[in-house]
Amino acid sequence: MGAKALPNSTQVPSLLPSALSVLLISPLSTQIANRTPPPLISALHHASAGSHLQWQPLLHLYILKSFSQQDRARTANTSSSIKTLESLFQETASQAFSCLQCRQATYYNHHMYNRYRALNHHSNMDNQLPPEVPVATEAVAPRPVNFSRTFYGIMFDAGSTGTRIHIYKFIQKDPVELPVLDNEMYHAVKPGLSAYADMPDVGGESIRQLLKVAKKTIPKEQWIQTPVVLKATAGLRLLPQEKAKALLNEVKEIFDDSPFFVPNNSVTIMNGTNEGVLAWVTVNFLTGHLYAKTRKTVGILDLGGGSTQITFLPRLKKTVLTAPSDYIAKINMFNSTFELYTHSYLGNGLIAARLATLGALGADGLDWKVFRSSCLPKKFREDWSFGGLTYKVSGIPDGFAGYKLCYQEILQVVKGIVHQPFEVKGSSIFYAFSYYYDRAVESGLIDGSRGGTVEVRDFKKRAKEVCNKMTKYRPISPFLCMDMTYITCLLKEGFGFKDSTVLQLTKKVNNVETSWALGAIFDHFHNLNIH
Ligand SMILES: O=c1[nH]cnc2c1ncn2[C@@H]1O[C@H](COP(=O)(O)OP(=O)(O)O)[C@@H](O)[C@H]1O
Repeated sequence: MGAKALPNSTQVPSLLPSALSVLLISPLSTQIANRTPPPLISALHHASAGSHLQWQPLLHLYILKSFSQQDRARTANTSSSIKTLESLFQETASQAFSCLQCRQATYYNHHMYNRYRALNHHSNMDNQLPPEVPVATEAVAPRPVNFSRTFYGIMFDAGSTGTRIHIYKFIQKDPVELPVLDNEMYHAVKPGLSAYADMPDVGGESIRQLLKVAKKTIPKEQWIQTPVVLKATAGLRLLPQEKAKALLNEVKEIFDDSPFFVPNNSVTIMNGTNEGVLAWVTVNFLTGHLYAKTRKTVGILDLGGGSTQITFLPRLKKTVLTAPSDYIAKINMFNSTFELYTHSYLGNGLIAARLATLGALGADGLDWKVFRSSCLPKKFREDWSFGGLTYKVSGIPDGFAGYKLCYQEILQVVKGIVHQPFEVKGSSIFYAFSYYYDRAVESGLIDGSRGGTVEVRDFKKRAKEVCNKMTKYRPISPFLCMDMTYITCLLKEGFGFKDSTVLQLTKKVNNVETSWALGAIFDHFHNLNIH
């Protein structure tokens, strides 16, 4: 747990000089637009053809730019050189694009903003470039001095193996600039809510505990306007509906009793598509790929306890055409739509896969049955709990253990279940986190404090080593062979990755957790319209 300022690179820069920013939101820009000669508009329109950018906001930026000292002369004769216009346009377009990115990628508190806007008619901070408002005056209202405000958002991740709180702090230094993500406070408790399926009031205690962290982190005067949201994933998806509902009701009551702002639908089970898409938003935001005008992004692989997600932006149409229709999701950002390949496999999280490998998923007779696997050390026998149930598990005492046998067992859990996207055999970079990261650390593949880059074949090599020397790795975890073999099998036989596919194993980027939670708070402040 800890909050630390992000390095500058994470903060979204203001790309417009401040004087220009005032103009940008002022009526003046509209008035200038109204006076702009039609040839200039058509030249800009022409130059923006084929671009995914809207030409009108670019026009505003262009106009503002062209009225600066440097460009005034060139604008005087608008019809003289389309070339000049085009190069100016390109320059402006790249600024505008980055600007759109910051505007979309940073978020602000609507209440405060609306209050501020009601008091200051000249200001428009909607996530769009200047409004088309007919105005008759050139007067620019003075901007308030010493404007700086801080606001927060609380996102609970109710996972199958634990509940986590993410407290995001945003700072807005200027009413005409967008807030930046300043830092995140993260804290986790175990087990997850689903372990309290039969005693929701006890489960609620973990939420109360985490809310105390929020109270300590967020200044008292901010509590009333800080939204608190909880999204549950596989653990609650796998529970009978009425048990899941009782847990959610308990959480909602606790939220209502808290001093924080409880929006509509603040306590829900998130669907798998949103889980994948929002994790993709988080990682691409934190790694700066959402500002790049190239639309180059990275894919994500998230391995939870109950479910696993894969999400990426396909480069080839064939990937979209050959995917089941519900594996394609659209998200609106930056005035354009991203069409993503995404799927969440419920029951294929690392811990649920252990149960499936052991043949214990949905089994009865848990009091007396012993579930055996050649992925476990021969002499291992233990009671093991997941999702509120306890299982007797063991190795095969008088049989064999090791990688080959284990791989065969695990193949049954993966084969024919996981879809292989057409493009995954290509060379895209994937960021892998949660249990991919944890197991890579435990098995010594990467350093726990820095993360690292591995190839799929590294997981395979290490899985073989762990499984063939189970006694050596037993103190770390008796399940390490099973988990490493599952990861190898999922990547290769499941998704169809090549041995040489590069995985960037990452827990945090600039001290912010790689999790869907940041994408979800963005979605809360500004509906990303995932469909
Ligand atoms: O925000 C996070 N930071 C660090 N690790 C996380 C975060 N969210 C989930 N994890 C990791 O994800 C794994 C389990 O995910 P979870 O319990 O949410 O499964 P689920 O998504 O299948 O419900 C664990 O390794 C847990 O530590």
